[in-house]
Amino acid sequence: MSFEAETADPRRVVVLISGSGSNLQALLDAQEHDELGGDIIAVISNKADAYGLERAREAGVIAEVVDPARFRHFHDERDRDLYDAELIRIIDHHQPDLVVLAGFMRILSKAFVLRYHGRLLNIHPSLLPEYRGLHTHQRALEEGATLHGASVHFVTEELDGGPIVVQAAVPVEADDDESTLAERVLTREHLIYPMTVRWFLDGRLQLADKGPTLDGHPLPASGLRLAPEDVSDEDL
Ligand SMILES: Nc1nc2c(c(=O)[nH]1)N[C@@H](CN(C=O)c1ccc(C(=O)N[C@@H](CCC(=O)O)C(=O)O)cc1)CN2
Ligand SMILES: NCC(=O)N[C@@H]1O[C@H](COP(=O)([O-])[O-])[C@@H](O)[C@H]1O
Repeated sequence: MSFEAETADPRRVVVLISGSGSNLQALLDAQEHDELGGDIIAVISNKADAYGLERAREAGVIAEVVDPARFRHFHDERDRDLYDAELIRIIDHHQPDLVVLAGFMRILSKAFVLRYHGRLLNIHPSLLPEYRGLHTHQRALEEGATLHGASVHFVTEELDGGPIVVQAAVPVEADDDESTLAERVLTREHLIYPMTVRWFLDGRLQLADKGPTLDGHPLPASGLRLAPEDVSDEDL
């Protein structure tokens, strides 16, 4: 590693959460083992009771809440824009190189996604473009899906429609319920998200005009696909 690389300031990450924060924990654990490629500077939640805030505090990371109730007037889109403007103000205070959505359950405004274009990632619990939106495991079970999984993508205004970077597939077992399927998907999320964040912070992953590139090579439209056999439960 060059002198500059060794002395360069670590890349800065802000993570947005709404709930448990298990993906945040996977990122914190990667950082702890010097495997993230940067530092999580702050964790911001729209929910004051998000357990992920406790995970952040335990790790000595700034934990902040931006409560939507402060911006609830009478016009949904205006409220959303006002909320996102405050979110931007707080995020920018931390001067992030990357903003990571980790179980963040709010649809972001056009202004927000444009401001962080190309440095805003999300992990979604389905093999996009299947099952965009909410309740993905329930929908997969109801439709008799035999393959399910998770996707990491750059975030754009189109909900869960941004360019896909990597996907991890898991089999749907005959006796699965929403909980068992969610757990199987989550274990893969905890592997692919730190890996993808590291690629970005190392400068290997970029969002070019024509889509994501890894080491300068364009990725397939559905991203890099990790099949079930690529990551078995025994590996976890
Ligand atoms: N503009 C974008 N915003 C967000 C994206 C995106 O791709 N573009 N990804 C989502 C993450 N997400 C699924 O991965 C998701 C989050 C929230 C919702 C949603 O319907 N939220 C409702 C509120 C739901 C609730 O409070 O329980 C809403 O915001 O009205 C769908 C998908 C993050 N944002
Ligand atoms: N639309 C966003 C979404 O559904 N995200 C999903 O929330 C779950 C809990 O995440 P967490 O344990 O990291 O809080 C995860 O499965 C994540 O993919």
